[in-house]
Amino acid sequence: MVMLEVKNLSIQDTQSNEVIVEDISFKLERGRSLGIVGESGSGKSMTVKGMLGLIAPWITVSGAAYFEDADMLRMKTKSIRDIRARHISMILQDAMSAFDSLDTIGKQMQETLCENLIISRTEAKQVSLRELERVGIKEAAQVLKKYPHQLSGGMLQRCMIAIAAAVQPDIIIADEPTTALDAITQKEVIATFQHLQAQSGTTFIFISHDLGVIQQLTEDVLVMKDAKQVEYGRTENVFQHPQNEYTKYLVDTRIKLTRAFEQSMRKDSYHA
Ligand SMILES: Nc1ncnc2c1ncn2[C@@H]1O[C@H](COP(=O)(O)OP(=O)(O)OP(=O)(O)O)[C@@H](O)[C@H]1O
Repeated sequence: MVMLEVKNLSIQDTQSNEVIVEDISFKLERGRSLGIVGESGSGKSMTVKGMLGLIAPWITVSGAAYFEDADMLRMKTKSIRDIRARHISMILQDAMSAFDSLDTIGKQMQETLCENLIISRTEAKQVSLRELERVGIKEAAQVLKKYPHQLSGGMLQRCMIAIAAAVQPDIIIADEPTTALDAITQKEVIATFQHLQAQSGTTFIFISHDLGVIQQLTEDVLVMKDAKQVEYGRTENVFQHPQNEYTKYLVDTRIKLTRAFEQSMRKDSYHA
């Protein structure tokens, strides 16, 4: 069943006349994961923000974005807010700035869950504990008492994933979920997403400039360059047989980087 269908989505800044996104189309079936990949500024984040109405008033969005059968671009403010609160959760790029530094993680999780799930504070605390455990946090009760600056980037990112998953949305969108993390923590966060994918059957959109992340987490991929989609298809096919010059460049660069990394590891082990 198709959960989300975006048709000819275009986004323009009416103040500068800049075309931010041009003619993007994709379909996402329930339980599948889509990757949106491309260089910084290519329009990846704005594609999903435009679809969810998270844009400034001077930005115009045209085309259609159907969630189930309803076009989100033509919804009233209350309905699109309801979609964002219950059906499509977004995990933002920078976990640290997404939390308020003056409140504990527990208080912030409880507030979000009380508001979005319409449950009591006691229930929200139970859900918070359960969800933190579900994303692999063992000392969940301790983590709830901490302030954001007392936790590592990886831990905060997992708290964000836990909040997004707690609402049990139909779709989770994760915008550059591993970019701010070191390599080891990136691996852990990817494993957390893989666990959630296997366990919950949630539909995901992962936005990343990192092909490795997209390869590990998605079945379908949309490649963007300069506001346009240059390639779209099964992740395996796109990366094994890229048709577009830009996708070929991305894949080649990744292969070269991986080889250079492997060589440097071999050198290190030789010297050790
Ligand atoms: N709030 C905004 N208002 C107006 N223009 C914006 C806004 N946010 C981004 N843009 C413009 O839209 C274009 C695409 O930005 P977007 O954030 O979607 O890129 P991206 O591919 O997600 O890259 P990054 O990973 O660096 O965020 C950029 O040229 C930027 O100038």
